[in-house]
Amino acid sequence: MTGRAIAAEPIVRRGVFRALLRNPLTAASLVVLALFAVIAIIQPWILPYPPNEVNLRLTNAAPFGSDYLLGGDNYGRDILSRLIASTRGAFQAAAVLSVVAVVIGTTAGLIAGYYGRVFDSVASWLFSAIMAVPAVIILISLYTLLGVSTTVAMAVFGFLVSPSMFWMVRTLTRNVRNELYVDAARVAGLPDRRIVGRHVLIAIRAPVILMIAGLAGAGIAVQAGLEFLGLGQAGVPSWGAMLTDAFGNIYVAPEQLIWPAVALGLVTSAFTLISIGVRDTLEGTYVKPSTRARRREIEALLGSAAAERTLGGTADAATATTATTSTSTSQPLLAIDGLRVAYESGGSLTTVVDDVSFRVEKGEVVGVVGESGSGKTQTVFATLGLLPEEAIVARGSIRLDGRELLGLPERDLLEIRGHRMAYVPQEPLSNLDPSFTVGSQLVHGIRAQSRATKKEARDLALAMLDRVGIADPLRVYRRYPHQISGGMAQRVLIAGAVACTPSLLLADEPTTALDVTIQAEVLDLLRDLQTETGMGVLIVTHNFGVVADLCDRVVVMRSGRIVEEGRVGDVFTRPQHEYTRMLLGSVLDNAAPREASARRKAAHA
Ligand SMILES: Nc1ncnc2c1ncn2[C@@H]1O[C@H](COP(=O)(O)OP(=O)(O)OP(=O)(O)O)[C@@H](O)[C@H]1O
Repeated sequence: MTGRAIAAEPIVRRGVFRALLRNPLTAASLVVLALFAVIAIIQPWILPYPPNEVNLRLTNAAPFGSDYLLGGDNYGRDILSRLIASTRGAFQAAAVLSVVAVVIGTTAGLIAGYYGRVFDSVASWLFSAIMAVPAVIILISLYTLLGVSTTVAMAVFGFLVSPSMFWMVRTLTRNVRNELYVDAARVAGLPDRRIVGRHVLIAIRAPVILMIAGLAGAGIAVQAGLEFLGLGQAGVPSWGAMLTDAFGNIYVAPEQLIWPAVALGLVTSAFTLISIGVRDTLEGTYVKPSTRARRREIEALLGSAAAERTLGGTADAATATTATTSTSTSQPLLAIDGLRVAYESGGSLTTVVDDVSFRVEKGEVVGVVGESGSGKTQTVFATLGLLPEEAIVARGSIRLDGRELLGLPERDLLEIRGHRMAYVPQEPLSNLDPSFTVGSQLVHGIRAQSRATKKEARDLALAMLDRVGIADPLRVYRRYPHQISGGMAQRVLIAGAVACTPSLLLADEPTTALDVTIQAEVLDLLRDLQTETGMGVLIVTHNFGVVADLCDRVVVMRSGRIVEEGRVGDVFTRPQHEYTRMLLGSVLDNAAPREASARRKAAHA
């Protein structure tokens, strides 16, 4: 089965509702909410007794032992009937509050965030003023002084809490407004109405939904709280008023507290869980299931060996299943055998790395080339043990100096990463933390990998900055990432990667984000460092020029599989696969493949 054969459907297209049903918690919450919503609608027809009807004979009657199924309250009214009759009021409160807050807050937030200018200033000022108003005190005054209905009170409360929605939507919209695809939509001539509806609103919908559900739950809780304080409408049953009655009766019939509390707890937590589920589904967030559930899932998809490997089972198991695929007699630095990485979505699998096997010998530079999405980065991340949690390492083995890496606990991987193998990423500036100086990040990395004191780590960091060709190491050491150029940032990352003399360096398109002249300098630097230290290098690139310049051997990947592998000279002069020929045909310059140096040959020996 290949990635092409198993086309996984995106979760959003399958529908949010189906995704919610797959998660037991959100499915249960949906059932609870649906049940209460149905009860709210049909309650006039299913009430066993009128909710305010008094039967003194059944005052404080015990549950399940009289005409009243859940017992009678201290006035002799049927608790079940009052519980059912309160449902409509609770849902009304939730709906009114969230609709008012969403309509006011979202509309104003979208306009202020998208257009800015005067509307933004005025709206920000107004919503700040509304925020300063003590909402609960206003509500209490409305009830006591004006005797308004719960619906009006909730509408006022919705208005008073709308600033929280306004600020969130405004901030999110301002961020999205600056995205390149929004600029592109403007350039394409789309009217603002369409841009806001199609691009902005879609991008910010997940947190908005989360807040709506939060508001709905808050509406129910606030209404119950006010009723609990005795501020509700007399004669209209509510869960809050039931709690007040039960509280006054706590020494006589404490069980009367249970029913309204359970109803309130169930509905408010169902709103919260569903909103989290919707957010996760819309954003494609991976919700980590328990290890046992994940094991069952993977076993169902692939069988038990993959579950062992993915969830950190014994490394021996992984080695045993794949040892037979190893053909090399000497111990290579890195040996990847039959690696298969897949992602599950909705019960189907997408294989992104399929049966990948290759070696990196000590002191050797191996390039992995291929089009975008061919699985290069996934192979590197599998080696580093940095695949996302949802990834399934379905089969295979990755050994560093003979030690199996797949299935190693994170503690052991931490000792290997940075120390035995290091990584140089593609986007230098996004891989440096903007909150810390270059120096403190280097020192932190060095100290995590060695027993160096702070001073030793500082000296080593400065020496490494000097070694990677930074003219004024101390100045760069003290700078923040935004104060240095992309090329300098890549040098800093290379300095950090090689500081602890790893035996294997994994570089994922280390020059792609840099301009052409800097690319050449960074490649020179990598070549020099490799020659000096004798480390093995696995370099991912789109560019056959980089391969010609730097590598001894090349692995060509397409759609998750290796289509060709060989010494650079051979692949350049006699490419076997049509796809390799096509890639070579797209190389603009005529860079000659590098001949292996005598030193490298010595290192192999
Ligand atoms: N978390 C994920 N869930 C599902 N699929 C993923 C995930 N991460 C990566 N993929 C898929 O794995 C495939 C291989 O991705 P990979 O990043 O390895 O490609 P690549 O060859 O490095 O491409 P590029 O050169 O563009 O970085 C892609 O089709 C990608 O969509």
